[in-house]
Amino acid sequence: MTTNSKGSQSPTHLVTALRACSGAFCLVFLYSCGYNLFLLAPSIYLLQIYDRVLSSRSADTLIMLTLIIAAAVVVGSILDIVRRAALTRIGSWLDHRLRPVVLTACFECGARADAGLANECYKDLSNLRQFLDAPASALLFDIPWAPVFLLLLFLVHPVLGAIGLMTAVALLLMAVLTELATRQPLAQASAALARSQLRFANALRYIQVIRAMNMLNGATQLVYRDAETARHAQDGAMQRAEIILGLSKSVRMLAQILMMGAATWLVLEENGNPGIIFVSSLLLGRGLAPIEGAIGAWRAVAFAYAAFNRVNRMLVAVVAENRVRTVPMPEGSGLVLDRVGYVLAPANRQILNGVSMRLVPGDCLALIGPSGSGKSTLGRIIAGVQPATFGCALLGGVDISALPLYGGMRLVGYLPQDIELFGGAVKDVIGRLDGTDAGKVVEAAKLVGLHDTIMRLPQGYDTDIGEGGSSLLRAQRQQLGLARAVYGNPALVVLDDPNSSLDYEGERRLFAAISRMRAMRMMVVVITHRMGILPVTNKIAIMRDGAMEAFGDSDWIFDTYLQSPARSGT
Ligand SMILES: Nc1ncnc2c1ncn2[C@@H]1O[C@H](COP(=O)(O)OP(=O)(O)OP(=O)(O)O)[C@@H](O)[C@H]1O
Repeated sequence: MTTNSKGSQSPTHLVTALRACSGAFCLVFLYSCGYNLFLLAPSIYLLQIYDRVLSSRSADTLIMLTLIIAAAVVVGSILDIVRRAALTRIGSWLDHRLRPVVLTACFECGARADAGLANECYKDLSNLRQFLDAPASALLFDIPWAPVFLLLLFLVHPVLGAIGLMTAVALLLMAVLTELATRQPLAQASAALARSQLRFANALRYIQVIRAMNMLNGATQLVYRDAETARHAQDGAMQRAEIILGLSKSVRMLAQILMMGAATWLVLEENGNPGIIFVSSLLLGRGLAPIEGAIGAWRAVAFAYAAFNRVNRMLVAVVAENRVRTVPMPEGSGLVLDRVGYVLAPANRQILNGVSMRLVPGDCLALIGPSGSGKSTLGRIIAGVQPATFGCALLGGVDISALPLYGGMRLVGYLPQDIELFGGAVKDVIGRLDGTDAGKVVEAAKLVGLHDTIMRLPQGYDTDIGEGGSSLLRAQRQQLGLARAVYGNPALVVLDDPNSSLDYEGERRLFAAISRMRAMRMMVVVITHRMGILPVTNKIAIMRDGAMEAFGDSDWIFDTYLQSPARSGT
């Protein structure tokens, strides 16, 4: 649930979707009622045989009874099949409706530096679907019938009812004991497994480097250590669960014997219908089956419940954060940084310390300074990739980190230092994965002088670049990243080390592109170590130790600060 502007609670997509299924769940409940009613058929059959058939010795009655009960059993089986099919359909519908929403929320959650939770929540959605497909979910609908069968036992005879009730309570207590004994180790196992999977995914990402640097064994150990922790914790939990399961099976068998013995004793003492010996045994079986089933499926139920809570909490957190940051559409122009600071959370280390400046459309700022002075961190804040810890970065008067919330708006372009291309074909990469507008893709490629190069590729804009651009040279990836940054003519483009891999010709094209971008009234922020780019800029900022040492017109900064390399440290 999320709190809306009036302070009341509004349900998340997950809760809304589940509510939308309430009618379908009611139908499953009705099917389950029918199914459980028909489960009484064998008990009724036995009683009737003792009551009517044996006393009347009528073959016709026996045949009639058998046919009726057989029909009831068939109908009961059909109802069971129908309710399971209905649950599968509900699971499929929920998956279809929720996956895009949860996927987007997972990406947002991951972008807020909680990749572990994002990963887990994405898997949770599949787990919830599997839970609905599995027999465990149908069992939940049988649980209300356990007291009904036990009540029938009481109606047959209070002593038999008492035996059934005590057995049910003993089994439930054992289920609680199982939960208490396994909760902690299973939570440990789950956390360790998630860590291991995350490390494995990261290792795969950098596998070429890991192998080339002979770190394969170390990486294997790192991933394996967590998997081992998970295995130990899981083994411990399973051992405890198996001991309690063994005990509960003994209790169950003893109860069955006790029930038949007590029923026989009642027949002898009270001269009752001998059919109650079998009926009581059958009713006990029916009454305990949902409880036993629930105990067996307890882990699946608890797992599904935890998955539901995790996904719901993530949706609540993402929605809450988005609401806080929802602001009016940008109207003004220009970039304003007002005492922007960034503190690295774990060590409370100040990376940026109160950076202020202002750019107007058509400005190109070179952000220079020694390595580690905070240029890339500032670039990420300006690009809205990460929010500032304090102070504000505004584009057109709007918090830049809130800009992605405007669906479809492409106000900012960003070329990160690591480039990080994503997508298959060249047109998808440049078009930011929604490159349905081929004209805009070509326009972006032309703007950065890449169009002719792309046209020489085997399939032009349809050429597949491999996962993350693996089939390209770094310089080519950098140029594609540049084209992606300018796609849709954004108001602000942040380029982090855009010429680090470029040759003379590549740099020349980059400088020409920046000049064109300025002519189109875009604001360009270039983070660079190479001074050759300074002539195409009109502003320079020098960063040192997380602070802005100097900011001003390029000519002035150049004359005042950059004539002496010792002073700038660049
Ligand atoms: N996520 C992070 N984890 C740890 N340290 C970080 C992180 N982000 C930034 N830093 C640290 O913050 C400081 C500034 O880093 P930043 O990358 O912004 O500097 P830079 O001036 O761009 O350096 P370079 O020119 O080498 O890219 C560095 O000391 C860096 O180690």
